[in-house]
Amino acid sequence: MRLLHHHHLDTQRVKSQFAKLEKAIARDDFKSPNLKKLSPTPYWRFKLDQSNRLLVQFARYNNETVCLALEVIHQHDYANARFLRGASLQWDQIDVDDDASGEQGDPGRDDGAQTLRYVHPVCSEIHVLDKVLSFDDTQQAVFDTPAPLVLVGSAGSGKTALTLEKLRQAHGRVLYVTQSAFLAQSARAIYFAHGFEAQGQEPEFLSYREFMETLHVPAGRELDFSAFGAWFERYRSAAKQATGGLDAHALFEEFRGVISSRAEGVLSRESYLALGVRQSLLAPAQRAAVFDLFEKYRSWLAGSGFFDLNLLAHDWLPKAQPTYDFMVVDEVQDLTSVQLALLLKTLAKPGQFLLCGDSNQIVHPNFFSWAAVKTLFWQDESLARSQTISVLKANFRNGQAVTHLANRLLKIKHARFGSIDRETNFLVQATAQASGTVQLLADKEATRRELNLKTRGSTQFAVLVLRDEDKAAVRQQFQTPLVFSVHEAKGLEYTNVILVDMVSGQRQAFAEVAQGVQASDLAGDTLDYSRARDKTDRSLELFKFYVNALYVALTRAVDQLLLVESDTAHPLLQLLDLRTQDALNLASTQTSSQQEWAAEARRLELQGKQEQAEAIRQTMLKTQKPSWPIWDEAALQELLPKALLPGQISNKPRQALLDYALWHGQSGWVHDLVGASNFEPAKQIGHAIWASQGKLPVPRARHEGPAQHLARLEADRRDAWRFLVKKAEALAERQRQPYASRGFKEVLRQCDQFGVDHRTYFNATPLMLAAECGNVALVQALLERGADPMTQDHYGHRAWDYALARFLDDPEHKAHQLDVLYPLLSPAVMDVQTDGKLVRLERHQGEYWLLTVMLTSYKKFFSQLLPDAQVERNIKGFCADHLMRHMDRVPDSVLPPRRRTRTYINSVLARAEVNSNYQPSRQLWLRTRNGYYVINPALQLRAHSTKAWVSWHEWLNQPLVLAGCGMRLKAPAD
Ligand SMILES: Nc1ncnc2c1ncn2[C@@H]1O[C@H](COP(=O)(O)OP(=O)(O)OP(=O)(O)O)[C@@H](O)[C@H]1O
Repeated sequence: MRLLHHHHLDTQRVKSQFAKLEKAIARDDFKSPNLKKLSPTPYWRFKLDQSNRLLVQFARYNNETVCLALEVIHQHDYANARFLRGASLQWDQIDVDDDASGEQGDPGRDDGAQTLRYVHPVCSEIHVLDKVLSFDDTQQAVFDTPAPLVLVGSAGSGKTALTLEKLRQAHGRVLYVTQSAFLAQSARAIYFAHGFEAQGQEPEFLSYREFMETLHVPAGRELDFSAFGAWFERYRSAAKQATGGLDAHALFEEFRGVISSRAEGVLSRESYLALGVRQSLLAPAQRAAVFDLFEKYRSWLAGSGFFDLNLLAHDWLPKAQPTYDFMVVDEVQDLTSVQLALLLKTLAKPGQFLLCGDSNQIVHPNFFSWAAVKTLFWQDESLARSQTISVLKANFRNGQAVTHLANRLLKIKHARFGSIDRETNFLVQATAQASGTVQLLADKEATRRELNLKTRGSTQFAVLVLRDEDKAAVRQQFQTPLVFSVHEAKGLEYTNVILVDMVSGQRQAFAEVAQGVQASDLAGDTLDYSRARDKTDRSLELFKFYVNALYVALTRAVDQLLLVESDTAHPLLQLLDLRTQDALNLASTQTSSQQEWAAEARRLELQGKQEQAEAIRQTMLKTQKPSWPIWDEAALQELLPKALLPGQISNKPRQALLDYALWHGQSGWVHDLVGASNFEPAKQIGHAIWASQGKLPVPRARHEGPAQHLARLEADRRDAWRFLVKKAEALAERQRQPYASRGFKEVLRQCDQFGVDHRTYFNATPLMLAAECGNVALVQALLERGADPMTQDHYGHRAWDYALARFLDDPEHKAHQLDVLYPLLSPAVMDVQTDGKLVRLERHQGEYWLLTVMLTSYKKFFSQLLPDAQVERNIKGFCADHLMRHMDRVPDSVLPPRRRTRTYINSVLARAEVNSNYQPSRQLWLRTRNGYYVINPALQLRAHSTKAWVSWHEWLNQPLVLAGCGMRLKAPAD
């Protein structure tokens, strides 16, 4: 069997043992090196010698099984193995039966073996991101080339994968930035996959807007095309006359991509009028009117509540400071020159960048060209000389049929408009073994009906249309919730894709694209470099959106592409060599389970596709309202007057309030109950609270000496405290019981009936309760069903806060499973705003841990239902000792030992303090006195970059916390 080894595999200390093992594997001998499966993980291990092991995995490629050597495990230290992080294995048991023949299994029949899309014929090195990758020669060459680097690659050529692997090699503060927040988020997930830990670097993953926010958070909302379109409506007829029919899309492109795109500044009227013919969408005669409109646009913008990210880049240039040691700009074709200039200005050392993109995928209005990108750093001659442009031509995503069609479209584009530039003048090479299919269907009522029936229930089929405004019509006949415009579909991939009237819906524009092109022009397997003949021809810029949109749309299909067109004889479809099929060639009706739909909704939500996720919930996951009361804030506010009404006959509302108080650990409600009524259970608890605080008078008995009296006082306090804990625990146990149990069928049944994130009695979701119980199996089952770990209760707490709060408050809770839950539930980043800037805290930073502990602990901050030492300390702010409680119990994978030391924690507390001079200045908390901190009063948080900022007071529901702890918020005048 062939042995491939991980790029980071370090066999230095076991050289000879490894060489011996290699020989054994080569002769398919798995027995003598004692191969053993580490169920339930997909990994296996070989014995290298008495105390060292090799962690491996098996994979299939074509008809071959290959062995992937991932990591050497020294001295049986499985618990700290990168690939096993978070696995629930009995570490000390793994090697116990080493000498017995044991359960060895057959690697050739390994069910967990993954399938590789490509394996280099000779090179045995592999890279592990989210998947195992074997680089082809071009990828390897790029991997070995130092920065600066410009990487051009077609859709699915592995640009993102390769740039992330390169990013891992860099040192210091490193940035991955791209236009789309989703892409940045998924790049982060790929980067940190399989427990990867960055050594010697601080990586940040930001969308372009988030990057701008790190310089300064702009006021208002980002202008999108629909807001621009609404503004344009006012001038539609004037614009039409003056510009010869330019539509809103083209005008947006002219504003952004021409008038305001340059790094040197927004064009003046004179310089705009003086542009050459191929530098603008408009003929010189029409430009004066467009510039008038641009000025109107700018003055409208000032008072509109919107900001234009591109115009803002000019204003933010002076704010940019040398910050990053290395930077990757992905999908660079979506950025204008000034945006790119702003990014590059934040490099600490010029030239430490990797830019990558594909100009065939431009579907956002701009005038991108690789030449313009180059001129940004061409100004520096030495840099210019060292500049290389690398091209990736292989496609690792699409089946052969789709790649063939995509290439045919590129040939048409080339024949019609000439080469865009030298860099993008190539066809794509398919690496996929699968052939895949492409079908053209006439758009008939019966076809749509059949197609709809067969695909509407499946998560594997997506319907794509050209523009947002086309979605409504398509939804009339296609009931799948997976309907996307091309803009939305960018970056997605589906096994099967249906394009509806993509070409016929824009008959005229696509006829222009096909104009003058003959089938004979499309022969050959290469593109020769040629410029358009007519230098005044701006048609590429005008029709670029259509042809690129079609290219993006069809390359979303991994396997099967279906084009439904009313004009099947359209010249472009003819040129694409598509012949109409008589009947739909699709096997039986495809359906996905509720679970698959729930998971798809979650996936889309993560990608910012809220609309489609919501549509899935409404159409596919119809759920009922739970039959029990849910004590959220609204219900509590309704309950309070009833429970605290002095003459209230029923004890029911009082009991409900008492339970609420015990569950949330808020003593104020208990005192309120005691003050309002004679409700015995509340009185007992109130009494115990005072007794536990030593606030009840306990007169000295006649026979008692002072020491005896003190001892009795102490014993009484302890008894009172035990009583409180018992009461609270009894209630909590009842609530948690179904979520703590291994048999959780009933919980899953309720999820089917009420939705996976339904609210339980105290307004927690099942995921929150499973996390609180450390029930990993249930957490995993809920996540598989699409449970959202970011859902908050009415104190701003998420599932991770539930797990952490229990860990911190209940040292008896040994099965907390924090190490397994951490990667599953804790938010990958925390977005915080201080001093007008976005501070993004990444999970591995010390600040992330401390701020999370503060946010998690705040609900019980002033509660007397906690040991009194804690209360006394906290009243002045979060005490450093309190923040460090149980540090010795925190698992290494959550916080490495070096980050758990008192010195380190104190240094983090000091550096992120409001008045610290440390750079980057994070200003997360304020020191109130020596060793005491409060959250920076001006700090704001947001759940996601699409969500609004809220102050931390609102996030944690401070008024309710204070009310529940018997405190009242001080009026500013107090
Ligand atoms: N050498 C390789 N072998 C196998 N699969 C690969 C290889 N390189 C990349 N891939 C896979 O191909 C797919 C496409 O890669 P990636 O998303 O990085 O491409 P891209 O060029 O960024 O695509 P797009 O521009 O369409 O977003 C991914 O699933 C990736 O894991």
